Amino acid sequence: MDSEMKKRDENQYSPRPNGGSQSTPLKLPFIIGVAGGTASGKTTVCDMIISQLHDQRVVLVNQDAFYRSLTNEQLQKVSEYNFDHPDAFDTELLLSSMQTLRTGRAVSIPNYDFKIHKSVEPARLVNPADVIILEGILVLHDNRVRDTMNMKIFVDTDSDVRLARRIQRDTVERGRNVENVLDQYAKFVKPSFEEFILPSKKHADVIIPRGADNDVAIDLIVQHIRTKLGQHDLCKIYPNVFVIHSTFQIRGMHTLVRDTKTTKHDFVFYADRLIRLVVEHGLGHLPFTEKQITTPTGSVYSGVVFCKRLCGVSVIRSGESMENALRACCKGIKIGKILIHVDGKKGRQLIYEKLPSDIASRNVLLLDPVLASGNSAVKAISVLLSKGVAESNIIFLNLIAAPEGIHTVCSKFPRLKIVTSEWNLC
Ligand SMILES: Nc1ncnc2c1ncn2[C@@H]1O[C@H](COP(=O)(O)OP(=O)(O)O)[C@@H](O)[C@H]1O
Ligand SMILES: Nc1ccn([C@@H]2O[C@H](COP(=O)(O)O)[C@@H](O)[C@H]2O)c(=O)n1
Ligand SMILES: [Mg+2]
Repeated sequence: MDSEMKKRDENQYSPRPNGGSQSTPLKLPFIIGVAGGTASGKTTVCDMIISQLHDQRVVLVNQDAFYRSLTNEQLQKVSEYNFDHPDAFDTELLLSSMQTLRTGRAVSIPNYDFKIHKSVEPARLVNPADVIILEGILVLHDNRVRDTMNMKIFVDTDSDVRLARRIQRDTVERGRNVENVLDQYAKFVKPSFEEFILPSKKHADVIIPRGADNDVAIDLIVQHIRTKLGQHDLCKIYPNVFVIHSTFQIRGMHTLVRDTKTTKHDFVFYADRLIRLVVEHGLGHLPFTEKQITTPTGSVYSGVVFCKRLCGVSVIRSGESMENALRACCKGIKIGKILIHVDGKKGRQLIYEKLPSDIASRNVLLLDPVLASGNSAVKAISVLLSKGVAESNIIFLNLIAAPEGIHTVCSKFPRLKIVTSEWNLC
């Protein structure tokens, strides 16, 4: 294998089915480079990609953060400094920071202030993520930086539009006046664009004409990233696994629930909110019968009737935390209990069960907030089956499911449904 091929091979993105920890990442993040002239819309395009990938861990790294701070001497003659030349950036620091993130570790990156042309405290802590977007005018210029990327994008916006936006932005946000902006543009920005930035366009895999106005290109990019991430692999392998649609609210709640610093009160509050969502989602998978009714205005509404042969079963004790949400959604629902003990030698042992006597004829919502190895779940499901419940009548509701647990349960009980709010335990 020649060295160029080897380099590319090492950079191949490899999806990791089993999650991973900070110190031992099992999959490399998907790294996207977004280049383009000043004010072409790079940051705006990145924000759009990030917001469409709201259910993924995505971080944005700006090349601007790696601008070298000006010395006092340089500051005296700032109008003679070329911020659009590759030497204006500390590319070594950028490369080492990207390498740290690539290996699944958090990194502190400088916080650059465009008004004073220096890095300021505090630095920004960037956490590892599944997708890392590196954005900046020259991110496609240096081959070492390019080689870290799995996807290279160039935002191609008309130069008059860019100049107009730059005047607007720099006067409002970066403390400049129109005269400064025009001088700098003519002296450095335009010539460096032609010498360094425009030639880097040939390295791009995707060119986005009109930047953020190009919704179609952004949708296609997001789809490609999702495909590469194999985001719903488990849902594809096991069609009976349903992960509720993630939103920033849901990720925010998971962040609070997982944070060691969260107070007990907040933990209970946010866990309850998540449980309620999972329960509501799970109820949507119950069978229903169609029904037409007449509304007060006399029109006919074609609706459905809830399934009545229903019960909950909680796996003691953690499953009991889901009972209130189930009771709040299903008036008067019967809830049975199963207690399983983990015995080192004998494995999972059934210690106690109290189930409705007619459970065999009911649809069962099995409650346990965490699906980890799947062994307790397998035992609980086996108890239900031994009572005559049909496998396809069981919906297993949980908040967090480890891929390992999903594999264990779904391979043994392929007709059962799992509804969860996240399938990841790290
Ligand atoms: N499609 C667009 N339509 C209107 N204004 C835009 C558009 N894209 C970006 N802008 C504005 O132009 C300025 C520069 O955009 P930005 O995304 O910061 O560009 P870059 O990161 O490439 O310098 C910002 O003020 C932004 O709000
Ligand atoms: N102190 C600085 C540093 C950089 N610039 C200009 O910023 C541009 C890059 O940022 P974009 O968001 O526009 O990509 C670049 O063209 C530099 O001229 C500056 O003016 N002052
Ligand atoms: Mg920008």
